[in-house]
Amino acid sequence: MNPPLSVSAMNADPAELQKFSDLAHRWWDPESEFKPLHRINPLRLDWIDAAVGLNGKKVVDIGCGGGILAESMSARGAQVTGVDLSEKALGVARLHLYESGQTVDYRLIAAEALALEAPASFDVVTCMEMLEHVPDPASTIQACAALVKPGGQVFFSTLNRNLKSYLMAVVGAEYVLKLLPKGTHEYAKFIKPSELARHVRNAGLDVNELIGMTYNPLSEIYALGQDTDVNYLMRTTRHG
Ligand SMILES: C[S@@+](CC[C@H](N)C(=O)[O-])C[C@H]1O[C@@H](n2cnc3c(N)ncnc32)[C@H](O)[C@@H]1O
Repeated sequence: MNPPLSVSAMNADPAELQKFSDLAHRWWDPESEFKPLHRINPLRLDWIDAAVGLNGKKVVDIGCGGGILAESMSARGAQVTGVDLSEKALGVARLHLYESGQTVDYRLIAAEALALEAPASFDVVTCMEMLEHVPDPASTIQACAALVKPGGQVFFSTLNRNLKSYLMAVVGAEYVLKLLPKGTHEYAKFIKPSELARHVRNAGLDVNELIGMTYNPLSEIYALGQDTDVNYLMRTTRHG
């Protein structure tokens, strides 16, 4: 039998996983470092639900962390699997199910390994705020494409790479507003929509929709719209 792969041999950055593991106990505190994820969740959840109709769908959430999106999709009637490589985040996610009463199958497995184990077996794949934390996003995108059934939809969200996103997502969010801990984001790992679209097409997915997400620091309101300069989301479909 082959020995299990070490995290560094997988498409994963141990320092990134450690960052999320160190904070994991605060995942469900809506005023913690995870406040932005709590605040954006209703927006992305409604957007995904409107596109696929989550009720009754088999969904896998790649890089699910403490389960904010995964649980909310379960609450909309989806049968959800959540995948992450941070054991601590998954521990917190599993514990939170006792509080919420939702059902999510949380698994410590790389997206690429799950794609080999269960190809074309999900109606919907979500991979949100995760690609900017992995060494090889194209490999994760390939895995997401392999996991979804033909005709099924894959949703991504990540950070654009330009001066404005550097100023807003790194300087503004981490240093000025202190919404996120310093070092949460590495500018070089940000992904332009054109780059994500290229990876998506190379993986056999069609781009259906690209939308932006903005944050107004004065009103503290997040909104979906046309401005993709900083945060954005992409909806894609696997060729039928
Ligand atoms: C910013 S959090 C986003 C969590 C969740 N997707 C959300 O949007 O609410 C990034 C997550 O990606 C996970 N992650 C980082 N590298 C990963 C990898 N190679 N495989 C799986 N998960 C990974 C981290 O452990 C963390 O839980």
